[in-house]
Amino acid sequence: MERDTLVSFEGVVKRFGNFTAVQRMDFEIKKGEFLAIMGSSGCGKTTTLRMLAGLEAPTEGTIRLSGKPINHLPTWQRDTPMVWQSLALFPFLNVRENVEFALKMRGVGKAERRRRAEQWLDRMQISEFAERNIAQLSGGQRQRVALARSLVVEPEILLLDEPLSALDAALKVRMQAVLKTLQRETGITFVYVTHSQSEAFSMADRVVIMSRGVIEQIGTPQEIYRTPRTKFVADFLGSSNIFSGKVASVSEGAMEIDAPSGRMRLALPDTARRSRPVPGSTATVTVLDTRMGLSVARPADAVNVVPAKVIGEEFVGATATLYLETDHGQEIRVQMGHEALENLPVGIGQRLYAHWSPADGHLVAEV
Ligand SMILES: Nc1ncnc2c1ncn2[C@@H]1O[C@H](COP(=O)(O)OP(=O)(O)OP(=O)(O)O)[C@@H](O)[C@H]1O
Repeated sequence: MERDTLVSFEGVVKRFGNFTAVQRMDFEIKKGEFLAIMGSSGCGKTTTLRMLAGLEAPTEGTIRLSGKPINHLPTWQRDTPMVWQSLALFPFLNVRENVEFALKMRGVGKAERRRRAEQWLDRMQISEFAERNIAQLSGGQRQRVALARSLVVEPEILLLDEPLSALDAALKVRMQAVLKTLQRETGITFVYVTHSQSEAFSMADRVVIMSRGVIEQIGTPQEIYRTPRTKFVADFLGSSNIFSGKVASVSEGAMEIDAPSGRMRLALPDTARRSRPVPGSTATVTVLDTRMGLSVARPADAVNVVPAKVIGEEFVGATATLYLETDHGQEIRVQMGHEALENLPVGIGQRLYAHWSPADGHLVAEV
């Protein structure tokens, strides 16, 4: 275990009857980091968080907090408060009383409770609602109360389960900024469960991508975005073109694969030089849609070129996304700025060549 590790999952498995919700998880959470756990519905995110909170016990393995096993430590003896989407604020207490609650439970005196609660109400910009009932607050205000209530005890770690999912889009973005700033300023470790890529990638220092109870990849948002470890991750993020097929031949700098869209000659990315794909195995190369080029004439190089025709376009702000399709039905997506589009005929049905530089192809480790 490294020195800056706060939490470690060691071979953790969680079964409900015959169903395995979490399969052998091994990972560490560093002190002071903002870690997001992301994945589609039912992949085991909440179960992982609940095990950390002490609301579920692992079936196998060990969870350690600051080096000590906490598998069987009851929730109330852990320093791991949790914030949910439903918030679980007490409706019979006003805002200040909600924030003071955990301090009261810990036997903090009245004056000190009040002082610390005021500090957090002020920090979360909800002082003016201190006397209000919870029912009289907006969704965003409740969210701030829930955060103040959890943070007032200055925990070492805060667990958040889809805390923003009930808010509207604009408020979500505002609260993301609030959360990120809070985390930086307090240095408290945040573990944040979400199915939203934009939330995970905009706030987290590292992201865990889960699928069916298994960790597919852990890394910084940039690492995951640029170098997805598995085809699942590339697919899930949706920002890469994926070329996958059986390897027909491998030479010094290139390989030929038989993809559903026909035989393709792809440059071997640098990362593949050491462990080359083997003929007969399946290989997958991903290329970010922002790194794809388009041209009317076939580029001189015979590698990384895919003829396709335009089937649609989409404009969002200064960016255009072009959708193309090969004769065999493989979809290709290219994102570019408006200037790059100016000299390119992109009417529906237009035939173009999609291409990319060898440095922009990424060979995924697992298919
Ligand atoms: N108490 C339980 N009993 C039986 N099965 C459960 C229980 N809790 C969770 N599961 C199952 O375990 C799997 C993982 O659930 P979990 O809530 O961790 O998923 P999730 O990734 O958080 O999904 P969502 O985004 O929908 O909340 C699901 O298939 C769920 O039905």
